[in-house]
Amino acid sequence: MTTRAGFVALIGEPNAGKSTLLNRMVGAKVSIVTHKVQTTRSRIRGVAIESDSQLVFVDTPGLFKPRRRLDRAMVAAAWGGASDADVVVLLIEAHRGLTEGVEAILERLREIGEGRRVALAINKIDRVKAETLLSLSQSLNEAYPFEETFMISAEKGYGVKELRTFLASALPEGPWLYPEDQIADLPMRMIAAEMTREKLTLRLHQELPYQLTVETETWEERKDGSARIDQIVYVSRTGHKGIVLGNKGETIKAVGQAARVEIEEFLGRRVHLFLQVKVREGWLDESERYSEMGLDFRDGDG
Ligand SMILES: Nc1nc2c(ncn2[C@@H]2O[C@H](COP(=O)(O)OP(=O)(O)OP(=O)(O)O)[C@@H](O)[C@H]2O)c(=O)[nH]1
Repeated sequence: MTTRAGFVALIGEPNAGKSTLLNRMVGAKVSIVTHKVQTTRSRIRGVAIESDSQLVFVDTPGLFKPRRRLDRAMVAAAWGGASDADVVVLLIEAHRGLTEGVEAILERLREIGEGRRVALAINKIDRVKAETLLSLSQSLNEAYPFEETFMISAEKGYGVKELRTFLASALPEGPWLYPEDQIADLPMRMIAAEMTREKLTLRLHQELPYQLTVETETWEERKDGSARIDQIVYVSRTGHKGIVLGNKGETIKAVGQAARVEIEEFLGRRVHLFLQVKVREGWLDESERYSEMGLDFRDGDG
């Protein structure tokens, strides 16, 4: 049996539908992992198995929507994801067409596209007429020599199978990058913890720059299909505990709610999230532990 495996980067303007498409493609057989295999610059967001191919999707966070202080570094890292990839898929919104933002992406693609397989996916086709699609496809293909063009609706699932099949065949031959049993729930716990940490830093970044870690302590599947997740927020000093809790626990409550919503969205089911704040000195050693496990959550944080 010939197996194939490799990295796929989904790029596109904010709102193009990258997450929706990723979730669709990653589908049932897959889990999300965040190991740092072979690619030094990008995080892994999901692994999909399609016949004998293993598709490893690399994250391109904040590609064109830089959010934090280190904007440039983040954008560079995101492009790093694209240039580490074996196959790049540019996702365009059908109803918006060839925007300035897309032009800028195409320009960058011309620099990094060489030697890589680049496909075009025109998304949200449910929002436009067939004629519009054809002329858009034509002008995009004149602007860049895409190997293939797919007309899809990530939300409704149209054309997604064809895209997946193409990706599976476009990856280089080789052994799978992840043994199947490694794509287990441990990374899920890590991701859930990272989501909480992100909400915390978004809220507190002025006061507590990166001095906290979050760990998922327990993850319990409930009979009603929901999950109970208990996490601990570790801070390095007693004084920080109060900041994380906020006045009457307001801050931690808001963070917990925001994180829960995101985790639910990610898992596609209900979640009961419980957060506790504890003081633990030497948190840096802990984040080293993450790196040891092949996780690097500090990307873009400086
Ligand atoms: N009508 C329609 N809407 C879609 C389709 N795919 C995605 N959307 C919607 O487009 C919006 C953006 O989708 P996301 O998947 O969050 O886009 P993204 O590219 O990950 O966005 P960023 O995280 O901002 O980079 C959401 O409201 C989706 O529901 C589609 O095929 N048709």
